[in-house]
Amino acid sequence: MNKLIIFDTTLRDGEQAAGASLNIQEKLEIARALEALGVDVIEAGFPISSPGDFEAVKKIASEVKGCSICGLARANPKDIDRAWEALQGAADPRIHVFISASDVHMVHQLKKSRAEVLQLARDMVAHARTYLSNIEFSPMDASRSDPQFLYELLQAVIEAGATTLNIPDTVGYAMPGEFGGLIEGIFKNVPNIDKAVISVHCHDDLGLSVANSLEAVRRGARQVECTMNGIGERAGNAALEEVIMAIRTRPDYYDVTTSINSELIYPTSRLVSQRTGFSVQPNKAVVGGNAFRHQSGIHQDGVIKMPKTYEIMDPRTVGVPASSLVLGKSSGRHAFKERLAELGYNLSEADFDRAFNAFKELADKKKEVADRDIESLVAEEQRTLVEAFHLDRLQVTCGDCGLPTAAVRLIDPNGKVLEDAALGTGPVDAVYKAINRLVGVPNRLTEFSVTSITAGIDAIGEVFIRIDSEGVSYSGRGADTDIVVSSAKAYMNALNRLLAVRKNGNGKSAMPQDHHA
Ligand SMILES: CC(=O)SCCNC(=O)CCNC(=O)[C@H](O)C(C)(C)COP(=O)(O)OP(=O)(O)OC[C@H]1O[C@@H](n2cnc3c(N)ncnc32)[C@H](O)[C@@H]1OP(=O)(O)O
Ligand SMILES: CC(C)C(=O)C(=O)O
Repeated sequence: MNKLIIFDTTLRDGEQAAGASLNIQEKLEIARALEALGVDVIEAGFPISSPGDFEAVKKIASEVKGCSICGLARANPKDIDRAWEALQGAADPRIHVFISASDVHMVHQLKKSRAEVLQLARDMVAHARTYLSNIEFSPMDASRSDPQFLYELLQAVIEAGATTLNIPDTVGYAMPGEFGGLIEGIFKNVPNIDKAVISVHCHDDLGLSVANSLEAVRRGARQVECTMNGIGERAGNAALEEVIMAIRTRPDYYDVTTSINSELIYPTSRLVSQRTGFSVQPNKAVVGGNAFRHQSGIHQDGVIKMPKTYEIMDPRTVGVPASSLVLGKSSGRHAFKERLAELGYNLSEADFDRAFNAFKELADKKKEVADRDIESLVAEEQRTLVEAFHLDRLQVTCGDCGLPTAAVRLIDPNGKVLEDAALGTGPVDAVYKAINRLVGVPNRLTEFSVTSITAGIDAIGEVFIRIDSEGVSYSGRGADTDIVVSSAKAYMNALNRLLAVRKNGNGKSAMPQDHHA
């Protein structure tokens, strides 16, 4: 069987999803999880795009050694030099050079002729080749490019030293048969194609990214670029979990193997969801909350008699926990640790103690603590670890016969206690105003939503917010059984992110950006 290389771009294209910005620590954490998952290549970022991206690629390159680490670069020497600088220390560095190949991009965006693009691509791959031999080249918007020009371009960059040729369906325009045909055409018409691996990078604008990627694999592609949960620019990229499980579930159809440890798919999906703040829709294939839940009687009857009647995958193969332990206020440390492990967490002693205390507090309020509750409380504990200002106490008065009032107590970065109170149009407004009086960072609330983590009146309410300050957007999350407290925590989380970004100069160039919880 043939090896299919899994190139994960969660940290580059995935992070391009509007609102999905990650800080360096979060990127490193995700990179480690991807390494454990068994991906072959991690595209860790686009080093020239910002100091934060540069530092993240550098950190991942020096700490994650179990797979190749890749940095993206436009076809210009500055980008390539910067990528190479960031990749110092990587066990197996890769530079990914891209330039558009479609007429619409060349004429309107690059304002270059085909001949100029061809020359630039050749020269820039040759430039990268002076540093390293693991070079990927992407003719951006390949699926809308003239195939004859594409063949010529690919032949030229192979001659210049490219070892992986990545064919992007940049705007998610291709149909599966058509995209497969393009891959087949490349194999037939690029004379030196045997010197490179053909890769694909598909977007999901028409919901076809996974279908297109899989069709390309059938036609000979041996690298797929994908992201966890399918996150990415616009409608996203091909979802890693779907590509992997399609290949695993249908070996009769796909004659390839991968190095992915599928049992880590679910925990990795949860991690990416928590860190990006993008929840996974319940009906999402493979990792959605309903992906293995059978609701109707006839299906339940079938599954009880023989799971295969309605289950094409065993949930355990993707790491979906199937525990018989019911956690509640009488559960002890062992049961909690066991469930954390089933959910894919490996916490330090100190983190475990914090999580256990939070669990016990929650169990006092809630009869049964569900897996989603645990994920939410662990995320909440981890969020507070990196904060500058900490929410210590909160008291609110509200209703329809008085003025909504909030009193808050914060602990500042030097451990000093700060207290103040404010009136508002409602309890959340009053809380935010009281916090503003203490933190003093002007901003505008642009998004606010509350989601119940589980069913029931005692459920944890998770608040997601977005604030805007000086043209930059920061998101925050907070979870508690009291939604006013969740709202305060979410606001503190967003403010702490804003302060951290300003302190570390971790923002992205001068572009309007999102920074996520
Ligand atoms: C399909 C993809 O996902 S591609 C990756 C997309 N990712 C990103 O854009 C990351 C975030 N981007 C950024 O931070 C910024 O856009 C930067 C730092 C990369 C560049 O910023 P700026 O230098 O201000 O340029 P800006 O983004 O406005 O315009 C892009 C420029 O790059 C050029 N360009 C775009 N792609 C390429 C390429 N592959 N090779 C060479 N030049 C390119 C454009 O023609 C334009 O050049 P111009 O200024 O001469 O018109
Ligand atoms: C850089 C390239 C591969 C890309 O992200 C795209 O074309 O979508």
